[in-house]
Amino acid sequence: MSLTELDTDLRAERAHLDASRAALRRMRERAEALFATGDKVAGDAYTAEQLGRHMARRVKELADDPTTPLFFGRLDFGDLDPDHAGREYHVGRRHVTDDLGEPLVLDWRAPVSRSFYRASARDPQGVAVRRRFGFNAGVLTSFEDEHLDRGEELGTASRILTAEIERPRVGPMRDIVATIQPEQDELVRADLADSICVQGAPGTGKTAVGLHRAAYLLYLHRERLRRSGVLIVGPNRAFLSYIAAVLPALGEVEVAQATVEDLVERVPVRAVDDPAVATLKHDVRMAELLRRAVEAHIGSPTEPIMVSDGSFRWRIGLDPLHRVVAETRAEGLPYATGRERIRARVVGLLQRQAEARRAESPSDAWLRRMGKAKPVTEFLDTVWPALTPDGLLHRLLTDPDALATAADGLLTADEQGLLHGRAPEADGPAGNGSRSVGTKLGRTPKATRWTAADAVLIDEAAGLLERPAGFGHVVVDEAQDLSPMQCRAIARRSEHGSITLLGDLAQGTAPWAARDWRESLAHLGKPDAAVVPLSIGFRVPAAVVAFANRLLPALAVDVPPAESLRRDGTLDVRTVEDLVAATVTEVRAALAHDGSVGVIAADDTVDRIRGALADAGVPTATADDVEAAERVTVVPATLVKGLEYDHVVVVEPAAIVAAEPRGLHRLYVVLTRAVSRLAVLHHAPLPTPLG
Ligand SMILES: Nc1ncnc2c1ncn2[C@@H]1O[C@H](COP(=O)(O)OP(=O)(O)OP(=O)(O)O)[C@@H](O)[C@H]1O
Repeated sequence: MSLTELDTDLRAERAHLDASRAALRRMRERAEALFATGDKVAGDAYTAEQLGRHMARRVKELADDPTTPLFFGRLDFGDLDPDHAGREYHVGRRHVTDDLGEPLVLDWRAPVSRSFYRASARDPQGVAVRRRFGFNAGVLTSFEDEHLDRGEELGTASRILTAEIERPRVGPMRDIVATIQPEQDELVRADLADSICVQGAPGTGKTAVGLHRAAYLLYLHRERLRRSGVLIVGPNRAFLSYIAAVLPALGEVEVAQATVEDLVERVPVRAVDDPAVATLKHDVRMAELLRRAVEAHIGSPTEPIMVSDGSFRWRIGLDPLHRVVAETRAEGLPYATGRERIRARVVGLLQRQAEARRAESPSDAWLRRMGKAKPVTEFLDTVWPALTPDGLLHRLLTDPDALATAADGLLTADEQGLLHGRAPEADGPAGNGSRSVGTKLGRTPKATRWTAADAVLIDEAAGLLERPAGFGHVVVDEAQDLSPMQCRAIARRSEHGSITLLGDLAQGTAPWAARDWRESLAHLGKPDAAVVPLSIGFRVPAAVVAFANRLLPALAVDVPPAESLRRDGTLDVRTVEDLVAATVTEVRAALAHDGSVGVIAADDTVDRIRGALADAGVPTATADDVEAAERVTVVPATLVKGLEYDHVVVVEPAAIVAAEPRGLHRLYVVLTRAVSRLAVLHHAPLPTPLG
């Protein structure tokens, strides 16, 4: 293409962008006008509210961000394509149509857009030319053509892709719609019915894939998923705020985001377990323990029920009562539903007697009265007493006999002791029955100070009593850190839906971290989900990957190593005398470059580093404040999972490793946060695999 042709083409594309922006503005104005008149046209208050909500969402969905391109690619179909012969389509973040309804921009999720991501010289899918656009601050600056019909294909050598990957990062995570890679696209466009597990090394785009899959599924199954909901589960608040802007930028404003702790928050968490106790409470055997504990409450009828009803007296004998309990038990319903089923069956038996005697059907009020009659509730309280989730756990933790019965053959005596706050004998002075850490048991569940692991158990108990409402699709990020009991909490919320599980076994830092995805998937209730690897790294430069990979053999996990797309970037590992002073100097030097700076240190040194930077006149932000004006963030090592910074300064790796049992895994996470430059400052010797 000659320079003038290029220029003409660029001008035409800019004109198309202007026309598309103007059309989007008109679409939004129409939606706003409808929103304003919605309550006048709607027949009743309910319809008005529904319509209002729909329109408000539509207006939000049509928002135009002038700094992000409305389209990023174009597909020119060849003359022989049966469906799109000779047509060209611009591919962008959402559909934009002109006043006649003709498409100006196609949503990236539309079926034809798929070829933008998947067509290749070998399989052009009818596409003659694929064009990618380069943008700078919302202005279209360049384009790049691949004549697939002539066998031309750039793949990862694309200049525009490289620029996008190497772009300095600032603020929250951005979408990757313009540059989704074929192996990622396959996962993004997987069917709603398919649960998948993605194992990928740091920076291979797992989070990006999960979020784009959510957006894709919402596009394809809008009504269904709007009713059931889509949930994103992430490891902590800092992570959730980091990813929070991605889906709204793709026009999806109604996706719930939560940590697992949020999901199971039925009781306030006000105490901390000893790691050994927490590990036991997260063990899958606790599910069976709780199931048995619930079942132990089901009793046998011991006497007939006699109910006085005006001049009548009804009697239900022991035999039918036994049958009622046995039948209900056999149905395997959640416990609370079972209790109501028993009540309904008993009332049914009373009703039959009443009908036989009076030759007419009793009223609903009569049925309700019988359901609440004292002899009926007393019977229920004997054979199927009402339970609360926290009450159930409280009893197990306060009553050694109840625990021993439920734990028979399941937990050892030492383990039962641990749950009661007694360390095993061999542990010396702590084994005197005193409880220095852990659940602070009060006389009642309300007066008890529960731990995070207790909250998971209480949620499990709640799930035995009543089924929670589930989501249509759940995306779980950093899933390697989920305990079996946490997996079950998610399983209860996705029983009738599908899941996307994202993680990296090498980054597992929790004591119960997964070692095999099959096990996690079984706990999640999706044992047959495919485990798919992602292997191309988009974040971490090759030199940094090579350094971090030295840790892999020591991490005892079987994962495919990543191959970095990034040949740029630097690694600087230095012994320093004064860690804090060296950190300040390093941060100052980093600020000479574009992009974000992340200082990562063992949790207990973070305050000191923040203070030193403040004294040196360098303002810093905290990890959960992604919109902060400060370019420097000081992050405790335990909070940095899933985040990334252009320039990362890692302070004293040995201290990060020493801080926790899976410290080497933590260090692997820490070393893989850098987008462009990694500086490792150490005073103590580097941990063995790195030294
Ligand atoms: N196809 C792509 N095009 C451009 N950038 C991409 C692409 N895929 C991923 N990235 C970028 O690479 C970085 C890493 O992606 P992401 O955070 O999703 O990786 P991850 O596998 O979840 O990493 P971690 O295991 O460290 O959490 C992000 O900045 C993301 O935007």
